[in-house]
Amino acid sequence: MLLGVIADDMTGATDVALMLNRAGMRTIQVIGAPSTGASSAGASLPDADAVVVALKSRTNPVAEAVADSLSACEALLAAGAKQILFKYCSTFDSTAQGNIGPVADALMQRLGTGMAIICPAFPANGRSIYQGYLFVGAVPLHESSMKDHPLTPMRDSNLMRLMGAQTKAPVGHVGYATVLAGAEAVKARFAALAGEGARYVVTDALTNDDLMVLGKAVAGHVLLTGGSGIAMGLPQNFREAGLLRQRAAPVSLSAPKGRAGIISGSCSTATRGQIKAAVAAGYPALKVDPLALAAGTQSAAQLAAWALAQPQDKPFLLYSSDDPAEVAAIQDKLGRDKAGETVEHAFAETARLLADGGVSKLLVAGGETSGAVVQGLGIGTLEIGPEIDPGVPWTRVVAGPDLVIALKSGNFGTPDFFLKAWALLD
Ligand SMILES: Nc1ncnc2c1ncn2[C@@H]1O[C@H](COP(=O)(O)OP(=O)(O)OP(=O)(O)O)[C@@H](O)[C@H]1O
Ligand SMILES: O=C(O)[C@@H](O)C(=O)CO
Repeated sequence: MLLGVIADDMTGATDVALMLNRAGMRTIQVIGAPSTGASSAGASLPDADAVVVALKSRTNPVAEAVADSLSACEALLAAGAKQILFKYCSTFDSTAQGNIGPVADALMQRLGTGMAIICPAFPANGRSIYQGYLFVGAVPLHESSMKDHPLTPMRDSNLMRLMGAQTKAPVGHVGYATVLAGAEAVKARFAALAGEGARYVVTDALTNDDLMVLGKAVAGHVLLTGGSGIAMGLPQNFREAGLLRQRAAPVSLSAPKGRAGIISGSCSTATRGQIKAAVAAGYPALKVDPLALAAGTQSAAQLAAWALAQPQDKPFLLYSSDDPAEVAAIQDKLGRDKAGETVEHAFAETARLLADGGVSKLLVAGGETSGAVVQGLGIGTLEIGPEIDPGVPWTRVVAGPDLVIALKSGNFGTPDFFLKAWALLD
C-alpha cells in the first residue's frame, strides 16, 4: 500500500476513493476502524495501492473520533502506508469542539510531523478557497445552505479561524499567487511558515490545476488533511517515484443479476430534485413516514415487501426525504436524534431484506443513510468502480452480499442522477 486514507464519513470515503481510482490508484474502501489489538493490524487490510478507511467520526464525541482515527492510522501504517490523508468534508463540516482539529492534532502527533496542509477545495463540486475563505459555488460557506446544517452549522467561511478554534497549533496560509507560481514556490512558502511556527497551512485552490500543484508540493508530507480534491495530485507523485504503474480508471462495472432500487434518507436540495426527476420518469416510489415508523404502523418488512412487488422494468424508490419545514415538524414531534435514528434503522433493516429478496443494484442517498445501509447489509469492503458524477462512484461489495452499490453524498449529483447511474452497469 502506498497511501492510507482516514475518512470521517461513509460517502466522503467513496468520494476520495473515486478520486484516487480515477487518477490510476487501485483503491479499496474498508468500513470501520480495523482492529489494532493484534500486532499484525495491517494484515487485515486488503492489498491495494490505496486503502480508504470509512469512519463515522464527523460528529461523534471527540474522544471517540480521535480513538477511531488513531486505530485506522495504526492499521494503515502497519499495512505499509507511506502517506496518510485525513479526509473531511469539502464544506469543512465541524464545530469549535471538532472533530477536525482534535483528530488532525492526534494524527500529527502519532506521525511525528510538524506541518499539515488544510485543503477542502473540490472545484468539480463548486468548493474553492481564496484568501483562506471557503466558497460553495458563488457564495462563501457561511452563506450557503451549510449555515443551517443540523449538526455542524457553518457560520464562518475563514478556514484559518475555523481551524484555529479547534486546535492550539498555529495556522498559516498559502495565498493564491503562490499557488499560481507553482509547487516549488508553495514548498518555499511552507518552509517560511514553518519557520514562523505554523503547524497547519490553509492553501488557496480554485481549479484542478491548482490541486495538481498542491499535490506535487506535498509529496514529502507524511500527513495531509483535506477534501477529496487534495487527493487528485497524489497518484502522480507515486508514479514519478516509480512506485505506481499506469492504470486506466474503470468506465463500467459488471453487476450481478437481480433487481435495482434506490433508498434515500437525504433531505438535501440536490437529492429532493433527483427524487422529483425519478418520480416524473415513472419510477415506482414510496414515501416513508418517520412518524408511522416510530408508531409501528409502517415497518421495514412492509417497505421491502412493497419494493419487491413492483414491476422490474424500472428501479423502485424508497424515500423519507422531505423539505426543511416537514423535517422540522417531524423533529419537533420525535426529537431530532430519534427522527434520524428511526429512519436510519428502518432503512438498514429494509436494505437487508431487499438483498435477501434479490436486489443486487442499489443507489443510496445521504451520508448517514449510507452508513446505516452499509451496516445493515453487513458490508466490510468495497471496490471502487466508475464515476456516476463527481464524488460518487459505483462500487462492488467485496466482503458482504453480492451486489453493486453507490453511496451518494446529499449535496452531490446532477438532477438526473437516479436516472443515468444505471447506464454504467454491464
Ligand atoms: N422526513 C424526515 N424527517 C426527519 N429526519 C429525516 C427524514 N428523512 C431522513 N431523515 C434523517 O435525516 C438525516 C439525513 O442525513 P443524511 O446524512 O443521510 O443525508 P444528507 O445530510 O443529505 O447527506 P450528507 O451527509 O451526505 O450531506 C438522517 O439521519 C435521516 O435518517
Ligand atoms: O467532501 C465532500 O463534500 C463529501 O465527500 C462528503 O464528505 C459528504 O459528506
